[in-house]
Amino acid sequence: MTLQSLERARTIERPTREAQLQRAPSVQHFWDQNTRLFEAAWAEWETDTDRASVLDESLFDAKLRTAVAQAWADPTKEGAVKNQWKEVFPGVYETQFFDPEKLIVLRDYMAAAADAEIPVRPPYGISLNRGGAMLDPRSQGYLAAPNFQTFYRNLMDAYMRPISRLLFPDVMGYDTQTFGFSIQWQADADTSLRAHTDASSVTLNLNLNLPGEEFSGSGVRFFDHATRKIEELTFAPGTALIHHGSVPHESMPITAGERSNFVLWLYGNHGQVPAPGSPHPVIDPKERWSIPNVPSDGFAPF
Ligand SMILES: O=C(O)CCC(=O)C(=O)O
Ligand SMILES: [Fe+2]
Repeated sequence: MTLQSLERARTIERPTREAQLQRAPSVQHFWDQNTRLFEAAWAEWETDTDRASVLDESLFDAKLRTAVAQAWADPTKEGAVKNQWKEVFPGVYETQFFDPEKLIVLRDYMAAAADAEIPVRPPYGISLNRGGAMLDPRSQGYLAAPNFQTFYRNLMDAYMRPISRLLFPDVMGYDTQTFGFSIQWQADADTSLRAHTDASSVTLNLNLNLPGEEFSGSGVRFFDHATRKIEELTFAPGTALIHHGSVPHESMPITAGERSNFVLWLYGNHGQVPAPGSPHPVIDPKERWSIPNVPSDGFAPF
């Protein structure tokens, strides 16, 4: 009798962290060989654990959700979505994105997924992060649970892309491809990330901390080329920051507690991003509130 996928995925021999960090060919091979097995395992895990429909739009802040739904129904109403974002640093906008009281549902789901013992690939590209996972299907070892994928796709297509186009009109056309990962900063594990830019057109950084789940340090410091201004921004539970990938930023050391975030990217086919300072095209709201009919190009920046 053949073992079920979940059982096989759980018992398969995994590459070491060292081999993963070195991007050893054997590691590429491991993920490539087992993509179908792990996808089947995630599907099995979700049915077994009755997690088929816990993640839905009720996780989003009610005001944002209502405004987004109205903009989809009538794109000329998109101003209400824009008004919910505040520019907190040149080119960096903030809003309450998730309902802090509902976040427990997503955190429980992510914790259960981490306990599923199905191999997932951590984001070792820029953040070398132990607690994190790749979220987009283009990434090897991604979190392939079907319910999570439906939630993620909706977050990217219904929320992130039109919001990005609204706040940063120059990204239009450089936003067909999605990418994402989760990160966890912990005082005694991965604590910080040196200054960098993201290879994205736009980055949406969503905080998943629960009310009362406090941490010290761990602000994100932003650098503005034009004014030479530097400022450290901090996350409250369920808040989001959105910015061009080209805005330099740095994760400051966490000194106590934990911080969990989703980091989501949009970019164009084959990683194209808008040229800095490129003119802002005038876009019909109807165009903004649409989903490009472009397949994934499979390219993953890391
Ligand atoms: O610490 C953060 O939330 C930012 C992380 C970040 O910039 C990245 O992963 O590219
Ligand atoms: Fe970044």
